[in-house]
Amino acid sequence: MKDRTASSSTTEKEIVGKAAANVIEDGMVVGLGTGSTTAYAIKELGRRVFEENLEILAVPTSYQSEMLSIEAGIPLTTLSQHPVLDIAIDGADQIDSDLNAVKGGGGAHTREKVVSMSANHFIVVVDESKISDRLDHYIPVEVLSYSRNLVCNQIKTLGGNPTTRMATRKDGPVITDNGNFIIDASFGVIEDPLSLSKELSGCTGVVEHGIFHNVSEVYIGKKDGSFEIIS
Ligand SMILES: O=C[C@H](O)[C@H](O)[C@H](O)COP(=O)(O)O
Repeated sequence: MKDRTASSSTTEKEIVGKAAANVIEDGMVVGLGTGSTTAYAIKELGRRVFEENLEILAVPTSYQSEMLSIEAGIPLTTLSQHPVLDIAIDGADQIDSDLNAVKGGGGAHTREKVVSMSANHFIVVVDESKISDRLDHYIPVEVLSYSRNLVCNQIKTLGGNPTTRMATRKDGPVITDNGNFIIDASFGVIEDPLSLSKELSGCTGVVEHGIFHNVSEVYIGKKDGSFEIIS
């Protein structure tokens, strides 16, 4: 599993991934996020399915989480079959004290937003490095490839600095699981995440951006091996 953040945070990620997986009960339909932290939750859920006969169904948010879930032996379903989920578990790139989150460092935020908005409860699992008083992380914005320049201009009008995300092991841009481009937009310190969220949603050509306002609880993994829950 590729970890896009410091390897020193692996233990913290594992702690919260496992903790969130242990909240899941028999009969639940669960949304499974994307990234290195959620991967630990998926692995733990697979262990519980196998060793504890835990009976769940899961909706993955990306090809990555689908592949990991299949590998872990977790039965999958779709939002068409189960439009309302009990719980969604996912990571984040940054989260502030009001539980506004930035997601999409792995390009999966569009499906992650759909899945988490379909859930009655949304648990975010992070290590301490993701916590910040205010959001200043770049905002991933998934766009129709056709609209790339138009969206970049709209982001500039909003005071942002847009960069098209490029692939690392392929020439050219990253193509999302939905077949679109990603523009990473830096805004410095974001004074009003809700306003920016609305403005980005209003840009023509934007599919979805990575600011989330629907977090129920955050599990924060600590370096000393403990974790804290904030809600
Ligand atoms: O697109 C990716 C997702 O939003 C991830 O949940 C987010 O980037 C956090 O990933 P990680 O747990 O690997 O830091």
